Amino acid sequence: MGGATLPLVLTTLGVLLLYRILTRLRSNGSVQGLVVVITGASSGLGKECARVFHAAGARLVVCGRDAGRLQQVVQELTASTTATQKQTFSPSTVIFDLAKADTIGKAAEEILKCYGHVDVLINNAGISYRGNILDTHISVQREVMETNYFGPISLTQALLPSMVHRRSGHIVVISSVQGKIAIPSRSAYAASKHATQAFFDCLRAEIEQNGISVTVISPGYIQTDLSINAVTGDGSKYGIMDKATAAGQNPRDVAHAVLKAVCQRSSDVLLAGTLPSVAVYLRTLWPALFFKLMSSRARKEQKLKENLLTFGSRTLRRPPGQDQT
Ligand SMILES: NC(=O)C1=CN([C@@H]2O[C@H](COP(=O)(O)OP(=O)(O)OC[C@H]3O[C@@H](n4cnc5c(N)ncnc54)[C@H](OP(=O)(O)O)[C@@H]3O)[C@@H](O)[C@H]2O)C=CC1
Ligand SMILES: CCCCCCCCCCCCCCCC(=O)OCC(=O)COP(=O)(O)O
Repeated sequence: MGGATLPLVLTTLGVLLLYRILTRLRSNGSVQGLVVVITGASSGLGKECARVFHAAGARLVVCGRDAGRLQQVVQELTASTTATQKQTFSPSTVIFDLAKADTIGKAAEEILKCYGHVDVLINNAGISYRGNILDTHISVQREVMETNYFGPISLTQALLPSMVHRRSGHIVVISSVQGKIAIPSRSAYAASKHATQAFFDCLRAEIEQNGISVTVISPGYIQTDLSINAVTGDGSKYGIMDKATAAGQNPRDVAHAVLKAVCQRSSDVLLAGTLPSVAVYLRTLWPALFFKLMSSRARKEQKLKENLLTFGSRTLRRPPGQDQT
């Protein structure tokens, strides 16, 4: 038994290496001329995706809630010149709120009217949350779920029949490391991302036979306004740029990784540093240790919050009770 272990391990590693090489060699597609829909294109990662996919020659439909901000993105893109010789197209815009379920069907119709079909849907828009479950109103849990889960799945379901009809299409969703692990102070956000991962994993299995690919992308922290725009337990805006967010990945690098995942039709992509990646494996392989580490993290956060309330209230810009890191 002992003598067979080494050859077994080496063979497994060899097969894994071969698989990786073959995956890399797999024909690299292009998005030139493809109709690509991006939600949440008015800022952060969505805006960077718009820049990167536009430069790669995609015919964009950019979506968001704020017509003015989206128009700025369009102007910036049309004014930009690409270093490559690719033909570029002026983006279309569709304005709607993902948290308002009754507007999504109409938005999907508007999206389809732009070019008659969709090749790639990038479900990027989302909001985060900061708070303890004990202090969080249930309406906040619902609000985050509407934006991050029900909105994207409704849009996906509304656009799918046209993709199935053409036997062609690609659904992408920007989830998070927090779709794979749950950390304290993020119940609403982590739950919405776990639900997202599960829905799109089910969809991938069901829809492959119709010629449609599904890609779930799970980034770690990215330098965007996500923490500033996050909601707290009482529904107010968190309004703080967290250290972890400010020190996160460059959104442009993440957008290039999204383009690569689309071109390679990858199924599941984790875009995170060593610690979050280790945490993801630890959650599966040694859950008891992971849970202990998370409890300790929650206790530290609670202590920090109490200390801030006791000693630092004069330095706080926000009202006490809403500050968390
Ligand atoms: N930044 C990070 O550390 C990480 C982010 N992510 C994910 O990346 C995605 C993009 O977030 P990011 O760019 O970081 O954050 P931003 O806050 O910069 O951007 C969020 C985008 O989502 C849009 N949006 C928010 N709520 C709604 C809504 N109800 N209806 C329509 N659009 C809405 C916003 O549009 P509007 O102009 O209308 O507000 C905005 O364009 C999210 O899904 C997030 O979970 C994943 C991992 C890490
Ligand atoms: C025996 C060795 C143990 C080493 C494992 C230590 C586990 C450390 C925990 C690390 C937690 C990482 C959390 C990463 C969270 C993240 O990247 O989230 C991405 C986001 O979506 C950010 O959104 P947010 O609103 O939270 O800013």
